[in-house]
Amino acid sequence: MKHILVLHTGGTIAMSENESGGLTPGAANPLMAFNQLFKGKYELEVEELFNLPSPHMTPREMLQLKNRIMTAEAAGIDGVVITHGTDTLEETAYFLDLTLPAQIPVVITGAMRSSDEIGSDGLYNLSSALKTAASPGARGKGVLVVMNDEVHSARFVTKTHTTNVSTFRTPTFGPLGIIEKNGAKFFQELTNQSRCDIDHVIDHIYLLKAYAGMDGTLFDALNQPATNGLIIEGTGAGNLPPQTLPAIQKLLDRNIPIILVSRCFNGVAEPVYAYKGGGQELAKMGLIFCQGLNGQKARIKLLVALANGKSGAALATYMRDAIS
Ligand SMILES: NC(=O)C[C@H](N)C(=O)O
Repeated sequence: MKHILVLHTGGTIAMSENESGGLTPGAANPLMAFNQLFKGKYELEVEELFNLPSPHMTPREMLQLKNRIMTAEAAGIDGVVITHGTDTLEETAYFLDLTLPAQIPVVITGAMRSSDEIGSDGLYNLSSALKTAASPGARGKGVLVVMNDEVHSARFVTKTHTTNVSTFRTPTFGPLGIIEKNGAKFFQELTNQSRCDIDHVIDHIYLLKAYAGMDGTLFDALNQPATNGLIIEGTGAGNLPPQTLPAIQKLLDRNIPIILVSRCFNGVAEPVYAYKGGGQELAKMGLIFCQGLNGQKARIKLLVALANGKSGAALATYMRDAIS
């Protein structure tokens, strides 16, 4: 029987409705009442690491999770399941995917409906995540996100709907597999990604989204001694309104790494256009194009790169290379 560590961290999966109909975390995680359901299928070790709504998660808690998983793997656990709020689930999943050297399956799940709501998806998703963590095919695939009968890689999965249970999707590339009655079935594989170990996290890495008519105001506001890095979600293939360029140049002059991704839901950013503010000029200025990641994931990757001590050409190569 597989020995699986379940780490609860909070989110809607651990919440119930209060008297006025609002969703809140309670003193006890409602999933704890169902541990005996899995008796005879898996040997479970269950811990409530946090009980946080996921907008309260920070890279510090992500690092704590990573350290707990590494200790568990060293102690011989077969797989790990994490329950998490869905709002920032993709960030925690990608943080762990980048930093964990683990070969054991690490599977993250959550719920869109609280434990006491009609059609609650929490217990079902937990059961699917356990099936996946116990599947031999899940080994060595990096961190996996399991929700609504699909298995996604942490690298590209994103929350796409505010309420629908099929909210987690992998734009451009699609899911890695599906949940069947008896386990997870994989039908495609991502190219390998090197792991990058860190023992601390970095603050003051910002994320801005470009829009028609954007000027330098927000970039000027980030021109501060504490700023460590910036991600910009550019338009289309990776372009910016020309009025932003002087303020961006001031940040580059201070050696602040600036990473460019696309604000488009599908596709990758690449320096195609040669007009003012077009991708070719941005690349020449020194903005680093990051392929395939959305803004919030590129931010996690920059944080990991800087915490690992990367700078200059090594940082640029690491940030550019999201796919291989
Ligand atoms: N479905 C959820 O879990 C959403 C909730 N706001 C959270 O992320 O904690």
